[in-house]
Amino acid sequence: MDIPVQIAIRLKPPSIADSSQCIFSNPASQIVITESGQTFHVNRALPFDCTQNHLFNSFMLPQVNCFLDGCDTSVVVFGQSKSGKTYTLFGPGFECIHSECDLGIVPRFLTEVFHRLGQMPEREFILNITWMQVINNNIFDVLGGGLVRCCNIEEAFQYLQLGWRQKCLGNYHTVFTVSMEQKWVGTNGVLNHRMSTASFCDLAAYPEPGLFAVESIIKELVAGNPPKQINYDRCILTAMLRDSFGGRAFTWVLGCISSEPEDYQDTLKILNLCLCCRGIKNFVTVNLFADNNTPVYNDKSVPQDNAFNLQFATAQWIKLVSNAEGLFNKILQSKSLTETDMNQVSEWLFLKAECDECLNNEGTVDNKEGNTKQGLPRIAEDTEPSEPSESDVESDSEDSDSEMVFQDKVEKMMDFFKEKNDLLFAERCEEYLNHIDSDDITISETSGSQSLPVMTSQSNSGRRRTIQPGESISGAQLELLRKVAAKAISPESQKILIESHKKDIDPEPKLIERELLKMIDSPKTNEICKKYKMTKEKYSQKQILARKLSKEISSSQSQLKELIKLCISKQRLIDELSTAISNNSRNKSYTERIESNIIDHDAMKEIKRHETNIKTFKKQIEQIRRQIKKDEKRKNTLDVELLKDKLKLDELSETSLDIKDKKVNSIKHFTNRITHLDNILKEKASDLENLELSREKELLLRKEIKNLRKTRECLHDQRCSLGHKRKLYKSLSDSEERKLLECEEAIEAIDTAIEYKNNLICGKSPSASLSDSQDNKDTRSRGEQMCLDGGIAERALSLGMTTDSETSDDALRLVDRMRQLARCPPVPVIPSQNLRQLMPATYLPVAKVTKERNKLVIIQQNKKH
Ligand SMILES: Nc1ncnc2c1ncn2[C@@H]1O[C@H](COP(=O)(O)OP(=O)(O)OP(=O)(O)O)[C@@H](O)[C@H]1O
Repeated sequence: MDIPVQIAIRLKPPSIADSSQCIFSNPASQIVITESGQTFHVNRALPFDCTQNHLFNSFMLPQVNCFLDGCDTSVVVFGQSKSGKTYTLFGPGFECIHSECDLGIVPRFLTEVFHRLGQMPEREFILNITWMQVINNNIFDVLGGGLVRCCNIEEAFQYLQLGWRQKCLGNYHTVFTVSMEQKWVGTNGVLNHRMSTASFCDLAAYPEPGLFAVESIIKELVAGNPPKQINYDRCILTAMLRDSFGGRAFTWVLGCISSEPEDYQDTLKILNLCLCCRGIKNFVTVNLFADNNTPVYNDKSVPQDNAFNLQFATAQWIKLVSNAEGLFNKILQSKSLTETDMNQVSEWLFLKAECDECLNNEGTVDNKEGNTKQGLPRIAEDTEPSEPSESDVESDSEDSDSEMVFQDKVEKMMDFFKEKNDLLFAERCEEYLNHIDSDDITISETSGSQSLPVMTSQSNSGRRRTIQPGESISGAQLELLRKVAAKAISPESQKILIESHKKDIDPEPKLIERELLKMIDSPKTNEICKKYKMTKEKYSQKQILARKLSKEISSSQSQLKELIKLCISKQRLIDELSTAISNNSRNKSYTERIESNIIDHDAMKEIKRHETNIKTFKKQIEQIRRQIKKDEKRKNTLDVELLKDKLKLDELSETSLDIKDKKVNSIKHFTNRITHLDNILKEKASDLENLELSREKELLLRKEIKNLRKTRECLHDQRCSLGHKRKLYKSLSDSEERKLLECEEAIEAIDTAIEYKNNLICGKSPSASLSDSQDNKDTRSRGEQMCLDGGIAERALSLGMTTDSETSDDALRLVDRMRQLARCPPVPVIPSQNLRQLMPATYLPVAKVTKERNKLVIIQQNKKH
């Protein structure tokens, strides 16, 4: 199961009671606050008055549970010099003068483990401890015996006291390890066989090179590099911490910091490093032996209590003997022994071969009978592929039926193992998660899809055959995703979503548009770009500086080498000269001595000169060394900064890429919209052109209507005067009668023409008003024609209608008379000026056409015509 590295921060009590503090911790909200207001959220924020007991109880008890269940655990302590790292892990010391209350994490852990094992008498265990120090990338075994076995807490404390006395003092890394193998028969009658390791690492303060290596591994892991791709073997320390960072241990990183203002910068550095570890996830799993979960039979020949010890002893013995065999073979090949010794060794080897033969035969018999093999089953290594042994191959060919039965059994066992393991993990995780911050990981109760490890034959990382995570997302991860998703949608977007759900419409386009516009408008984008540019510039400058520094360091180192060589040669010269002088004084007679004294005097002078030279060289060496140290320190800090900058750059480029993508999408969207609008604009422009043309036509029509009206008025006047005359004298002359008829005909035709033109102006179909009949068309054209040429009697007659309210007799009479008149055509009666008015206007009047709502308003500006 993936469990993130947990972080605890402990403040060291100030050296002077009332001294000012620059860092504070709030255990209630698990926050560490700096004087500048910077806050660091951690899993445990421990105050400076936190006791050793409180510290242990606050986060180490679940570690003990994990360890007893067969999981690897780890505590890694970071901190500047004298910040209380050793005090936290071990306490002030193990002499009688120290109180038990001051005991640190390691002795408390051992006490708790032995106490718990005492409460579980069914468990057989072998517990070993190691105590190593890493000094200049070399391992120093503090206890001197490698793995040291402890059967009880008293023995463990004796070793703690011994180690405390023997450990080297200085800025070194210390790794204390407790490894335990357990075996017990569960209530269900199956064997539980587990192995777990707890490591406690007291890291040296800066600028220890190993610490930089650890830091770079942490950063690589946080950057997302899989543990497989990380080179843990870059130094001893990183190899030792393989399981703690990116491995299989349940890790707590403990930052010991000082709250004093002079340590502020170092403290910030440690805090940031610890916080960085929060991004690492370790794959914590129960380490099982191959025989775990095998049913235990009652009819065992060997008593249960002794069986385990015997198995272990046999396995160790076989190892020892085969080691000795290798050695003896080497000795025989070197032929450095006497003949009798050689014979003895040969005899030993012969006996060993005989024993092997016997043991192998026994094994074959055992296999055939289906008994469990004697000896401790080994834990399969990841790197070793599980190839079938020769005996397996033989038995394969012997009986395929039994193989089937065996495979069935194996499958059943695997299922059983998986089930048990999942159950155990679920229990432990719940227990753990209840104990640690409920805010960190929450497992959804309803999801029920917790991703529990499943067994596979391939392994990712770790020492033993490993258990891999399932492919599904765990409940906790789902919960987190849900939280993130809920946070990612802005309240406005949520509103849109709700509204669209109500209206049952697709909210996506609206949402996208809103989010895009917001994003493009937001100054965040520009800010990111600026930040990116600045960081990149800084990054390249720092790179140049780092290169320069490494060049300087290498040149200083070569200078140093030369100086050291010079010093050595000078020293040799001095030694030679001194031996020559002493030889002189010993071997020569008095007179010779006096003579040679003068020479010796010169030699002495020479020696003195060389000695002063050496002194200056040494001074120079010291200076160069100091310079190199300084440069190295600067380079290291630069390297760290570079790494940070690189991470920052990656982060920024990721966000800017994201924004760029979104911008490109939005630009596409807008270009589409622009082309659409462009098309609409073109359509409108052509419409406008048409409109202008029709306006010109309209103006012409209006002019014509005006002229027609004037003509009509004239005709109307003439008709009125003629009508009046007829009423007065009861009759009219023929020419007058014809004129009257013509007037009426012309008026009617003009009316039709005006209506027609009006309809044209209003955009109605002219046929609408004229009923679109051929007759009406003729009437219109005739009316127009008559207006132009003064009217033709026959055409006027063909209209067959009058507008006055005269009797039909009058009409008949009129028709007769018109027939007569038609034979002799009349003289035009419409004044020529009026005729001209009927013609289209030769100039265009200026008029303003505006549109108000759905009406066209025409205002004539130039009234001249
Ligand atoms: N929380 C604490 N309460 C009481 N004393 C403390 C506390 N923390 C540290 N000290 C004391 O401060 C001194 C320095 O502590 P310690 O040696 O543990 O620091 P360190 O970080 O391990 O130093 P170095 O890096 O040099 O090994 C010790 O005398 C220790 O007893």
